[in-house]
Amino acid sequence: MQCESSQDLKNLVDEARIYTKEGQVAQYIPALREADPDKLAVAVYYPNGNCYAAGDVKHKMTLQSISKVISLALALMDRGEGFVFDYVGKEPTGDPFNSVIKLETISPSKPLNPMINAGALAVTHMLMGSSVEERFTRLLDFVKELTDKPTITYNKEIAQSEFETAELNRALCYFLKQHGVINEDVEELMELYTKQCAIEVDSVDLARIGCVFAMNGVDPRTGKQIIPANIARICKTFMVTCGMYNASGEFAIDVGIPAKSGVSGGVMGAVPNRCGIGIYGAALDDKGNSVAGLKLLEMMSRKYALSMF
Ligand SMILES: NC(=O)CC[C@H](N)C(=O)O
Repeated sequence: MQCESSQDLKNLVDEARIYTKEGQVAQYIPALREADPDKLAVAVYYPNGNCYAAGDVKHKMTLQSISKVISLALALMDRGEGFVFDYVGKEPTGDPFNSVIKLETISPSKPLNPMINAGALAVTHMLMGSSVEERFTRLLDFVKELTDKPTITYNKEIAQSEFETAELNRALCYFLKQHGVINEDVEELMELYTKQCAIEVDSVDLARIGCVFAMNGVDPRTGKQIIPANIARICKTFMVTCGMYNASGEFAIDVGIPAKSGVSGGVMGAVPNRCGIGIYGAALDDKGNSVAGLKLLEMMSRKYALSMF
């Protein structure tokens, strides 16, 4: 069975909405504290262009950690698999997304995977272009292509707010620089990374990006191969093993689809060869995942038999 109406999704949103009360909006980026914890939205995007959505669908969110999948795809397209994985590993950590600990305890010091902040910073460092502006424009153009929406932009206030307060990410950068994983100016990398995290989308946009990954890199409207199939496959694999931070194992059992969350409360799902899913629910659990979003995905997985396993 598959979702065939927005009403179907609305029933699930109504049922999941009570769980927004169990979480808290992200506190450590000042501008994210303003988010409304009661909002909840879901969209499902099919490869034939059909899209169903319910809840606060027009509500915008910043990509935050969801951008890590997109920057990884672009870095792999820019640099190739061999280069990227010389600097970033392929293993889950079991630690929170912003943890420093493994950089110190593992030798040679190399971030364990591209979905934790240390790995994502190393990946953003690899994006090609002669300036921060050019590199960011390339990334933004890529998101515009994935969403098929030329008006996509970033939220300046949220980017600035994170840039001014991201001392832990700066610490990760200096660690990476000391160990030769990155070799650029830390402030420049932080500017690029915080703008990347602040790219703004709604749940339909997220579902469309998820759909491109689900369909092995092919654009649902034009049929164009936007991402090489092998790179889409690598990204989806990371989404399964590390996409929900240190809750990825539990999520694989309870939901069973490649997905990536962000501290804005977004979750992007890519159900292989079926559809993309976009969720927004700003109230987070203690690991930084959308509480009601996870419940909603669990319900959808059961109802539509989404689990890959
Ligand atoms: N988990 C997240 O969404 C983290 C993204 C956030 N911009 C950070 O680097 O801290």
